[in-house]
Amino acid sequence: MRASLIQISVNPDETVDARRRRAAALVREEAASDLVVLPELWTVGAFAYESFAAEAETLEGPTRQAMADAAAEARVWLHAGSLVERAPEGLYNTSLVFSPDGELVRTYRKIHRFGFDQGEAVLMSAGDTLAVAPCPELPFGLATCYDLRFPELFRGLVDAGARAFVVPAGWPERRREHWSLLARARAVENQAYVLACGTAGTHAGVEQAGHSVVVDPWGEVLAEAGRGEEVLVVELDPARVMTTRDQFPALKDRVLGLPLPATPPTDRNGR
Ligand SMILES: O=C(O)CCC(=O)C(=O)O
Repeated sequence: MRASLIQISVNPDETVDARRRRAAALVREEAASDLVVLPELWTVGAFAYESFAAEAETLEGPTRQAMADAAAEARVWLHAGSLVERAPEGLYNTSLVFSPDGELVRTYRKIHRFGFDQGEAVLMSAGDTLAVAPCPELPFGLATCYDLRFPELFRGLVDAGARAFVVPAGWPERRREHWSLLARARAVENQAYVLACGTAGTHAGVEQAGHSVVVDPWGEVLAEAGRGEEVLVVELDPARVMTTRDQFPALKDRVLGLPLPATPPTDRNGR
């Protein structure tokens, strides 16, 4: 199974329309792959908070249409990254997955919003539902950027049948070490492929890390991008997930529902 991660540049000198056309063309060029991935909020830019409302789309909007057409034309599974979804109750950071027929088969609203008391954390609503894309060769769980810091989400995806995780992101350069480390950690602890696709460029003054990475279920980095726009192409062996889980069955040793100690619990910030 071949996967292509499109680490597209998001810079203010390109309009959203132009980038949408360019992204669709880049997806079509990856017709030799089985799975194609785009990053988080590549339309507007993950840190372009002031444009979120103006660029928000419904799930019937131009990005959905362009991505459905590109998936169908290339005959690929397409994780089209995420867009700012306009829903009646507010905005969401929503990922879209298309089948090779161009059908929208899964959506995922980012659960952990980034920014603490500002930015996405106040402008967007939080999703509350896990999603696993029904790709027959390799069912993959959906997580977005900051979600990578929350291992319990990934365990939930494993329990829901994920054998890989696709993580679109707009990760900043200044925390690049965390990105690479967390991608490997999520792969090792869950014995699953991690396909983590970031953006290149600088928008809203935030330099992007790039460094999209594909990690196998043993934690080995199969391919890693640099900082610029790039397409990472990698061969995956879906059988490797189950052989890893059978040969080193650590997931079976999970102990769930441990009782809390009698000492006073810490608060949610670990204090
Ligand atoms: O967790 C981080 O350091 C970056 C997260 C982020 O940029 C995002 O979720 O948009």
